[in-house]
Amino acid sequence: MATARPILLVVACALVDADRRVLIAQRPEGKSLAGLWEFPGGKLEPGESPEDALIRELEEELGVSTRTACLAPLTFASHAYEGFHLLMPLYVCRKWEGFPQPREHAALKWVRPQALRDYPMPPADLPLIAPLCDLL
Ligand SMILES: Nc1nc2c([nH]c(=O)n2[C@@H]2O[C@H](COP(=O)(O)OP(=O)(O)OP(=O)(O)O)[C@@H](O)[C@H]2O)c(=O)[nH]1
Repeated sequence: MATARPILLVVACALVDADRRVLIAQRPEGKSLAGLWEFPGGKLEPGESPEDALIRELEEELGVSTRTACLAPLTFASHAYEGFHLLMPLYVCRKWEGFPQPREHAALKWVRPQALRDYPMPPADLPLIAPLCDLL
């Protein structure tokens, strides 16, 4: 049977540093899922490719610049929220310019993949942890 929920496409990125730690970002007060730790990213703007949207979001949210060749698709999240069904490709990026700053988040943290479960994340993100642990 068809679902009434519209699909929402959101692109997200795991920045990975030289110590194989992953950058997570805490959603700020006033937003849905406030206080939870997520991967930087966001919705596509009209006409954008997923990679272009992610490059823009990384610049807006963290002040770092990267390019399509540095974005490797890893896995995706598919999760039914109350008003929409989230489809969220997760890319891995190991090469960027700039030092990540929390421009739109409450805080940033570099975390070993095995420690991601210690940080409360949106329910859609939980299945993403195992592929990250396998990769890193
Ligand atoms: N960027 C990002 N979004 C995520 C993750 N996990 C997850 O469920 N989401 C959901 O995907 C949507 C991302 O939207 P967004 O980043 O463009 O905008 P937003 O936070 O202002 O969303 P909002 O309008 O629901 O508050 C939100 O509904 C958010 O809850 C994640 O790891 N990273």
